[in-house]
Amino acid sequence: MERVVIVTGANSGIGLALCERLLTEDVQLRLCLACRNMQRAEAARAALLTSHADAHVDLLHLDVGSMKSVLDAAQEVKTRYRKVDFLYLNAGIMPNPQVNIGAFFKGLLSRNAIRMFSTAEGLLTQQDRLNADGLQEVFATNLFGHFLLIRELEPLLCQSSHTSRVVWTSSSNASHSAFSMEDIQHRNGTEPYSSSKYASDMLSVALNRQKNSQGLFSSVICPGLVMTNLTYGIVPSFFWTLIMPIMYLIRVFTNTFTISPYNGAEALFWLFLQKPESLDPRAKYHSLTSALGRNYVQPQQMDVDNETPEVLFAKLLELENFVKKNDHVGYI
Ligand SMILES: NC(=O)C1=CN([C@@H]2O[C@H](COP(=O)(O)OP(=O)(O)OC[C@H]3O[C@@H](n4cnc5c(N)ncnc54)[C@H](OP(=O)(O)O)[C@@H]3O)[C@@H](O)[C@H]2O)C=CC1
Ligand SMILES: CC(C)=CCC[C@@H](C)[C@H]1CC[C@H]2C3=C(CC[C@]12C)[C@@]1(C)CCC(=O)[C@@H](C)[C@@H]1CC3
Repeated sequence: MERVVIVTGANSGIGLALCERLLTEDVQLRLCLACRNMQRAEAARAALLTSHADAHVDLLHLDVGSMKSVLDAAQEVKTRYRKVDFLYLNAGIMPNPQVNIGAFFKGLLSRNAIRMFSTAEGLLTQQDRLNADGLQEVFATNLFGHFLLIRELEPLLCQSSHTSRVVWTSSSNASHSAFSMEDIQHRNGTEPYSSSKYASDMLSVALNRQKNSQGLFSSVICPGLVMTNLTYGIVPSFFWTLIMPIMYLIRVFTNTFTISPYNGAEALFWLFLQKPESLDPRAKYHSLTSALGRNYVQPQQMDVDNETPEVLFAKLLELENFVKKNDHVGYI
């Protein structure tokens, strides 16, 4: 039976590179590109079909930042497919990023320089805003929309007859200190991206605890630093081009500069090939590229305790109920 794979944010960057790699591995897949912009989705589909003419590539309209769109898309998935084998939760945003140049140069001269380059800890802030549902946009897009999607697709993901997988594209920028259980949407801080990625790490742990027995397995990856629309939003592309030789030099000290979307998708692709029972539910799987350009995957324990993931899960369920009850715009 053909495997059904859904990828959110599949029209560019790491998501699109993953799709290319999945089709190279198994052209029999039923691959569904879940995107908010159908013109970009069509272009991605056309590009994939150029190299894999016989592939089954479906398109699904999904804006993970809009709760109505998530509910509609989930309904559509349920009418199209009888099961979902892989759900890649890859769509993500980092709006209005600001680099703290002072902290960058200070970090450069410190013993933590390498860590700074792989996590950007203390370097980046963003300006978030409310979406049409009244939720913080970064939280809604990077985390909550994906949570709601999983919840709506549970009948297809949690089947005793077979195992299903969800895979989160998180980040090494996920940080415990940026997240507060009293402010899960990060309304009051300046690091909504770090906060949302840390929340996805915790949610994955909670999902494994609650759903493994029902055949659903969740994993988390970090693609490393990859040149995509997201990073071109942090500093312009000409700047990246200018410092590219330095980037390759930094790769000698940290293998987290994967740079190309193909390399960045390594851990996502690697997980596709693994048996879920062999994976560590508390590990983040990192895409890494050596100075000589060799790609590999390494697990790292996540900075997540035993109790907090369950608390977050309960809060997300509460918010889900609230959103569904108040399906008017701007009520939350
Ligand atoms: N690049 C990097 O260095 C790193 C990236 N990541 C993560 O990787 C993931 C992919 O990002 P990347 O490939 O780098 O960047 P891109 O901007 O190229 O890809 C992001 C994708 O998400 C889609 N997307 C954004 N918002 C929504 C939405 N509301 N609904 C549906 N789709 C949406 C974008 O669609 P559209 O084209 O319409 O904007 C795009 O297809 C993100 O989760 C990001 O946080 C993590 C660590 C490092
Ligand atoms: C101002 C100069 C000379 C250089 C600035 C370099 C930073 C822009 C750069 C250093 C580490 C990078 C980094 C990310 C963004 C760009 C940097 C801050 C990420 C935060 C991108 C998104 C992610 O999710 C992380 C894994 C990246 C970590 C490293």
